[in-house]
Amino acid sequence: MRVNAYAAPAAGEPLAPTTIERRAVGPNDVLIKIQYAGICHSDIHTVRGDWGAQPFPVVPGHEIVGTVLEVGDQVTKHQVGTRVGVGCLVNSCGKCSSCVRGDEQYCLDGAVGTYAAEDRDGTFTHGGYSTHVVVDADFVVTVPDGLDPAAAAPLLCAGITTYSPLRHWDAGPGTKVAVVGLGGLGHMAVKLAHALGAEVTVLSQSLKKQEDGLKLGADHYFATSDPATFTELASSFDLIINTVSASVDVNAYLGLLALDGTLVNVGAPPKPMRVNAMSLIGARRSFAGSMIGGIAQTQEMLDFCAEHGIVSEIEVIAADQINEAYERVLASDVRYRFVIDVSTLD
Ligand SMILES: NC(=O)c1ccc[n+]([C@@H]2O[C@H](COP(=O)([O-])OP(=O)(O)OC[C@H]3O[C@@H](n4cnc5c(N)ncnc54)[C@H](O)[C@@H]3O)[C@@H](O)[C@H]2O)c1
Ligand SMILES: [Zn+2]
Repeated sequence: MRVNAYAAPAAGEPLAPTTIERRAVGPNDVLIKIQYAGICHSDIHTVRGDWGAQPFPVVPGHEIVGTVLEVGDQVTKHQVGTRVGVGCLVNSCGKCSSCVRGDEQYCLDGAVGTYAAEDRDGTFTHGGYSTHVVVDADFVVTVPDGLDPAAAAPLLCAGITTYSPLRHWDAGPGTKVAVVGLGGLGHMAVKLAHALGAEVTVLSQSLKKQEDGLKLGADHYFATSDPATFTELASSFDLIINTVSASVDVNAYLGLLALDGTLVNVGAPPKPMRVNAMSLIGARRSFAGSMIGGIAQTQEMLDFCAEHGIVSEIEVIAADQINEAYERVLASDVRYRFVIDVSTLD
């Protein structure tokens, strides 16, 4: 099936309209008519070549919401007409210790990304900046009816990427959580940590988005451009989620952790960051990373969001505004996620 899409033809080149082939619906597949696709900073890192060579042309998009058009004859989990989502993963081996425990994103045989990845049948995957996608039913989640479909799209990456570490490191009543960077991931981290009951502090470059941050659920808001922030908040957090897309001074943030605290990097900057052992050993601190979340946890997160009325703050754009949106994300000019109205690709 040939469908319309927006693709980056080569590293650093603007995205342009094209058509791509989608596979025939197999016995365990779901054909989805895509309605909305969020723009994640990872899309930009990928097409700009920040993370190395890619199998161009690349059709990005791993925050996908749509409706089921067709299901394979072995599919029982999804029905035609229901609203579904696809995040960053479309396949994994299903057998390794990570897959068996529901951490498909850490598949030891290599989880298959939603785009720019070689699938287990040898073809390359294409993401959500396109009108349709065919995905194995096991990697398709249900988007609860109560969630606005456009504003729910970013939950499929920004939502789960922040929910997963908040749960893993037990954010909740009595814990102090700081979120570094108030972009797509950051604003979801604030909403989710607040809903989980934690005391939430935003650490942003300036105070420009302070009013927003407090409305999103933060209890406190500090500017990291002010050196006093780092003395005032020294040794105070149980958990810090760093969502910044560029390298930061990790040691400065480690100094803000309390005894046994953990700094989790979800931001994926292209350049290495230096960690001073002294930043860790003085208070038994940990520096960790976390990548999206498994399929079951993604469904749990969507259900949690429906229960708590949580969606992303979005600006809906037409497909021909994607390149402009990328520039605005790079300039930190987005509140707080661009979402493509995929019907503009029909
Ligand atoms: N770990 C994962 O599974 C995972 C999943 C999705 C995204 N990511 C990564 O997370 C990062 C953030 O993604 P996003 O979509 O939220 O991006 P975004 O652009 O929406 O947000 C990034 C935030 O970082 C801030 N920022 C940028 N440069 C900065 C600097 N030098 N100092 C301080 N703050 C700075 C921006 O102002 C913005 O608020 C990206 O690197 C992305 O690739 C990781
Ligand atoms: Zn993403």
